[in-house]
Amino acid sequence: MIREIAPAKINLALHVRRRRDDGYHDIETLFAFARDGDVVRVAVAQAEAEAGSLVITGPFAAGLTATGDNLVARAARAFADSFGIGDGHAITLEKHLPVASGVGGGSADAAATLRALARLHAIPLIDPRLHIIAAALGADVPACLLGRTTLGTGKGDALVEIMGAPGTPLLLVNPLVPVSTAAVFAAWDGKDRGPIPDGALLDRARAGRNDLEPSATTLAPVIADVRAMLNDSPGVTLARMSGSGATCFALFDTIGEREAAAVLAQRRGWWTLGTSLA
Ligand SMILES: C[C@](O)(CO)[C@H](O)COP(=O)(O)OP(=O)(O)OC[C@H]1O[C@@H](n2ccc(N)nc2=O)[C@H](O)[C@@H]1O
Ligand SMILES: Nc1ncnc2c1ncn2[C@@H]1O[C@H](COP(=O)(O)OP(=O)(O)OP(=O)(O)O)[C@@H](O)[C@H]1O
Repeated sequence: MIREIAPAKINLALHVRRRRDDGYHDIETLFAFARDGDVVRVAVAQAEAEAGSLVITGPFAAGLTATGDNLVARAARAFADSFGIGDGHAITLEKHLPVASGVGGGSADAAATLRALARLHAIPLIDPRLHIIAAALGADVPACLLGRTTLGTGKGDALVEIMGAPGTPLLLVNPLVPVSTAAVFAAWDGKDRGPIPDGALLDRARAGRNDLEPSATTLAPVIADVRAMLNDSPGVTLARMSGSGATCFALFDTIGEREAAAVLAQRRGWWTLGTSLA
């Protein structure tokens, strides 16, 4: 059995540059990953009835169906087709990340499934077919497959690795309101506000923005409350919405300050994950 963490993805900055003719947007984003997330387990099925099975457990299992359109099942099918390996796997997904929340849960799960299957079949992670499968599954999946701090351009799938800030205390807060990525992009005002400046990662992040925050906040006004709470928390060095929301993240100087902010968020009934940058 192979176990892979599917770490939460955060967009330290996300600049939307242009609406394209194919319905997507050209973006510039600083991808970073948490040390925690969902967990995917893949094994060779021991019985015929187990082959191609997907079982979902964990605190957010109820928000998902273990059917063929789950991103884990789609990743496994695409892997089997591409590598000519039968779909004789039994997969479990432990769902810890809220669904449709801007931390790439489904993308992270799909990417972890590809990494697990590659390890099971001794396929090197640099095999270009894995990147091709990932890009076809979703704009965030290639970044999640790599799982490293990167600058993403194009749809977010053209990646250049950059120096991270591992160990930085990180808090994720989600007000448990799902937000549709397509709806948030569709509500973007179309104004290019310029690129992410150069520099060291956290300086770049602080000088940047999330251009999807205004449209996501219009669709889910509670995002403004989460941001205000995080902005006002002692020890915060950067607070911002991630991806298309509604999850917001904050970076802290110390773990104690992160934990104090988590308690305040939990009192308001919000989901939190206290972790650190990978
Ligand atoms: C918001 C981000 O999470 C930032 O990392 C990503 O850009 C979204 O990545 P994702 O969820 O993997 O996105 P996909 O599943 O490929 O696309 C969902 C929908 O979001 C919109 N979309 C997504 C990515 C992008 N660069 N431009 C877009 O306009 C499209 O309407 C698309 O139909
Ligand atoms: N394994 C999965 N985990 C989460 N969502 C999944 C999964 N498989 C399919 N989905 C579907 O994908 C959609 C997006 O969910 P996801 O949690 O990936 O969004 P997100 O965190 O906003 O992603 P992103 O940050 O990439 O925009 C949901 O509507 C959900 O039903």
